[in-house]
Amino acid sequence: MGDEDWEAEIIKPHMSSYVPVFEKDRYSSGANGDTFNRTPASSSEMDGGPSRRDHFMRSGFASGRSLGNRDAGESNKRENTTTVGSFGAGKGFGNRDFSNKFEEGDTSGFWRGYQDGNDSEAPGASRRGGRGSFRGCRGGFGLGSPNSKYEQDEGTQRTGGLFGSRRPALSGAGNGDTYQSRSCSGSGRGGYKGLNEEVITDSGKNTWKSEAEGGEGGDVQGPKVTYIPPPPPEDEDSIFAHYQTGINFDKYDNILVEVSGHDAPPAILTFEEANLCQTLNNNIAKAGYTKLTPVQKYSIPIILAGRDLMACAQTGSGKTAAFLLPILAHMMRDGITASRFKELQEPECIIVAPTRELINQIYLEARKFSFGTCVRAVVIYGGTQLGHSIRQIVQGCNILCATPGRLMDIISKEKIGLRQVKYLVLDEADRMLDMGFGPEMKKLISCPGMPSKEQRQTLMFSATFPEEIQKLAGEFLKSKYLFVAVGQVGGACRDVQQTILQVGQYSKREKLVEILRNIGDERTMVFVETKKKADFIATFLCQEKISTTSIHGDREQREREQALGDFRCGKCPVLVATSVAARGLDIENVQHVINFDLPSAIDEYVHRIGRTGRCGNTGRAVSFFDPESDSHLAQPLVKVLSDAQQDVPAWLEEIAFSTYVPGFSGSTRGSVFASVDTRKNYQGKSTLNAAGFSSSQAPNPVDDESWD
Ligand SMILES: Nc1ncnc2c1ncn2[C@@H]1O[C@H](COP(=O)(O)OP(=O)(O)OP(=O)(O)O)[C@@H](O)[C@H]1O
Repeated sequence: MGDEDWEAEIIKPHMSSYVPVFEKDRYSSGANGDTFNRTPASSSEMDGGPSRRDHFMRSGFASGRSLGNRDAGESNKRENTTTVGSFGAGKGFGNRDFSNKFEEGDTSGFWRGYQDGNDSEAPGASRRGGRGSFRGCRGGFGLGSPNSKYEQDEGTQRTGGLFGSRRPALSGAGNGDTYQSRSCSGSGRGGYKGLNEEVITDSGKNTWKSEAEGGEGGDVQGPKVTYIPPPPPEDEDSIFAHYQTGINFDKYDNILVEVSGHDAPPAILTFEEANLCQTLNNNIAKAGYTKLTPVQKYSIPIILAGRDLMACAQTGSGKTAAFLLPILAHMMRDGITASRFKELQEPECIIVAPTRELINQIYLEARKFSFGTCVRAVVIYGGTQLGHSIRQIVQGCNILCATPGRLMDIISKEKIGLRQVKYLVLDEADRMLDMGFGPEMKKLISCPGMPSKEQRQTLMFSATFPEEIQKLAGEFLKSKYLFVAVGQVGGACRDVQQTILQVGQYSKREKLVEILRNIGDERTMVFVETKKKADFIATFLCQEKISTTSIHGDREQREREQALGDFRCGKCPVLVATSVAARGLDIENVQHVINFDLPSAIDEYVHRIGRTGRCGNTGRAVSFFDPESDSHLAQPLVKVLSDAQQDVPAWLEEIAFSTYVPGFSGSTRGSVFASVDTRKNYQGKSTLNAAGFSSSQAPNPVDDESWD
């Protein structure tokens, strides 16, 4: 069967009418008490005792046997739920038929075709490349016209044209509830769309008129982007809703922290020491924060002291509050002009992040911590109606949370002035500075009105900071910036139990289904490499009666948000995602991450598995390693696993050894995991544990740099 036939199959709206019966007990038993954060001293476990991997095997996770209960599972308990927002309601596939066709597809080379991924969302060079098929014209949603003067903006806000367009006419009413994101072929999309959606460059030239956001140029044709995201919650309970810290939260204190740069202020140990205003303290308490995480202990005083900062700390360890709280404290202290309607708003703080969902999450955090103050946070991102963004801004804007493309659109429309910017925050900073977003960030800092780096405070946060990105960051930061490294820069969160399984390309789906059935309805993110494959696997899982939704860059923003909402609330316990969901997303109760495809770069792996095991909670990550395609990752994977004190399979070590690259020190795209600040010329450097005490066990950078 050729590709087109497969497309024809996939575009049919698929109904997941049944919820599968899961085998919860086989996987979840005994998991919670397990402490993943073990030191090498517990080598008895590694040497002779039951290894974590053994535990996985015993629990059925990694077993080679077939699905014993599969039939029973399918015939039992069928609940009539649909995966709204993903696969929608309507007609179903003829199940067996469909399944068989997928099998044929495998052998006919279709499956392999997915690997080539001209729709890849993988980072690095592989993100680039032409995009041709599967772009059709969009049906349009007809939400009605915006009722303000900004309607005019929408008249020229289009998707398509230069970049092609995203949706097939057969979307009809386009209610976002049908799973049709890869439908009829249409105009090709020539430009590069960055991994995380927001930036389009056309033949290497950057442009703000991204497809995702709707270019405003009169020459750009295509349907309007009319999506208006739902307003954020207003009630206090929802604003302050949070999940509990986990059993390993207190163990954060044992992580070594290294601060480098001149005259670093001392860490604080408690929120009280930060001396924040009463309203902020109230909000912190309402958010359920009683104790600082290490990155907060160090970053808050540094930011309060007005210093520039590059901070690197493990996934899920509270970096967002680490920058929001001191910025808000400064704003409260300095007094800001209360928000009021103005055509040109001049925010004091701009926060940028690589994905729409992440920036929205940061906005909700900013809104939470600024509750009851006169600070107004606004969020703008692509895939939504431009007029809506403008309407949000003109009502007042002190903190602007934005994705890069939409930010530049708004600046070019002179709705945002930069003269008052005192704080510029790059979350997921390594991503914001890499070749996808770096040029846009450079343009941002050279925009008219943007205070020079000497006049603003620039803050960068991430869990990974490759060396070459640290060097680029120098352009944005004052030369005397401080660098905080909590634990190993680029290291994986130790609360995530990592398992690597050797699975060939053609066995992956079977293995996935086996694992998901064992997992039961615990929340699981399944990462795949391409958007096409995300659709394919999500459809396949629904067809297997596993309630699944998906998120990737070819889905409408409305659909993306719906998918995330369905996953968050547990309606769809499985979310198939591309790397667009790899960074930053903080979703309660994600217990598992499955790398159906490994990413091409190890830092992406670290971010992906960091969607679980957050804030002291434990989580599990299983990765399918296909020696055919993933051998280049063996070496960095072995390093990440051993740094996080995880079991390293012997076969992986063998592959790493056989693909040994002299001089390798941690990454796959020429970058290296810096163990510390890569500046050569700073003087002050202290290594402390997160409780703020000097440690004689400073990690030796040489160890990391001489991994070979
Ligand atoms: N001091 C604290 N006490 C309790 N919970 C906290 C604290 N700090 C942060 N959290 C919570 O921990 C979770 C993870 O925080 P956050 O999303 O900021 O992590 P992160 O370090 O930015 O992760 P990532 O690297 O994945 O972006 C959030 O739910 C946040 O509300």
